[in-house]
Amino acid sequence: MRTLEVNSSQWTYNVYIGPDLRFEVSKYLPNSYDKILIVTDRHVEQLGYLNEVISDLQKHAKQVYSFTVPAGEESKKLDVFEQLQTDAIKKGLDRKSLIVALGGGVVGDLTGFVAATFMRGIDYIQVPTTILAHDSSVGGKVAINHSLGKNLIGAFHAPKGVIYDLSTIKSLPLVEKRSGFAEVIKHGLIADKNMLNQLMEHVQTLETINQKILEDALYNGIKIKAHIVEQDEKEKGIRSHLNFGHTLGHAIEAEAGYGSITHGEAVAIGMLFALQVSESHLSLSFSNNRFKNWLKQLAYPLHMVKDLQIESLIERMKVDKKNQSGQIRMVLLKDVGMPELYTINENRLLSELKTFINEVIE
Ligand SMILES: NC(=O)c1ccc[n+]([C@@H]2O[C@H](COP(=O)([O-])OP(=O)(O)OC[C@H]3O[C@@H](n4cnc5c(N)ncnc54)[C@H](O)[C@@H]3O)[C@@H](O)[C@H]2O)c1
Ligand SMILES: O=C(O)C(=O)C[C@@H](O)[C@H](O)[C@H](O)COP(=O)(O)O
Ligand SMILES: [Zn+2]
Repeated sequence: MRTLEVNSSQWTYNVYIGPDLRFEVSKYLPNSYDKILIVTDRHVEQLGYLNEVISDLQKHAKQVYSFTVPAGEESKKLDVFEQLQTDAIKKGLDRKSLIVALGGGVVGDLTGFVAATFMRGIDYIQVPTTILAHDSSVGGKVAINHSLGKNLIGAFHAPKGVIYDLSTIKSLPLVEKRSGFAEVIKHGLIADKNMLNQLMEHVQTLETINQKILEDALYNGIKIKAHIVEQDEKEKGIRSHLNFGHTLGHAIEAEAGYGSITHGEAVAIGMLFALQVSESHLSLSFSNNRFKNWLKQLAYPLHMVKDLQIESLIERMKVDKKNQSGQIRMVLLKDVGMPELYTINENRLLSELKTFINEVIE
């Protein structure tokens, strides 16, 4: 097992990364709790992970409850949030209770936002079960979606701990491996050229990805993320670099309809676009063509963006949280490992997007 420490303005917490940790979550709790509410989704429950965590936590707390939401992005919305708050009130949770987010980024973001707002904020821990959640479980960004845009209703609320059981990711379907791997690639692009090169050289397919390569990449990705959020927890500056690929990515998710493309697949398309804009605006020297072919080989659905309206995507990008004074700001790369937040004129963005959709994506 490997451990990383993350300093937040609220408290310092540990990220534990290793096999079979779901059987011993109670060992890693930072405090004792009388009441614990575990939130998970239907798939994770069906895989048996919920019962395994309940059995362990019952050794620790007098009352252990659970609440299961439907699987998928559709659960990151206001009415599911309200159902959870109602359930927490009815079960008598108080400021000394703990909420556990057992699942992927959807459960993590939703549960974290419930914990951030229930009685003005109570403790929660993340027990991530997806590749993607190596990113979402760290850093305290919690949120639900609005029909007008991704994660528009949320908070910064650090978890009390992250217990990442690497054995759980073995049951992920291919599409979810692909989704999570996009955030791994992102961490390489924004912070670690060597990591990116290793991945491009050794990962030719996600079906049979080498577990050791994947686990090392997840550990490195968490280290990169932790290092950034420790310096800029509330995204006043460099934390925006973690949003590389998300300006177009989030627009695609909202425009296509939440859940019709995975978060990571949309971000992969967004990263390819951001690399194109980086070439034209910051003279980035990087083989976009090789990168694009690698994404195609890994079966990222690049072509899906052709079915979306360019003007609607631009409108979506206008509600991105990075924008200032009505100007769209995108994270670009001067080089691999050298990100920069860049204001981009709407007309130039429109022309870049037309080139991207009509010429770059074949
Ligand atoms: N807060 C952050 O910093 C941050 C960072 C990145 C992404 N996100 C958010 O995370 C969300 C995406 O997270 P996700 O990709 O984990 O999606 P998800 O939580 O919907 O999980 C994907 C699917 O995999 C299933 N699943 C989960 N664990 C499984 C397992 N071990 N085996 C088999 N199936 C399993 C789920 O039931 C779901 O159907 C998006 O909403 C995105 O905006 C947040
Ligand atoms: O942690 C961050 O900061 C990120 O930007 C990580 C992203 O991968 C993640 O998708 C995040 O939820 C996006 O945040 P948002 O502020 O653009 O909604
Ligand atoms: Zn993301």
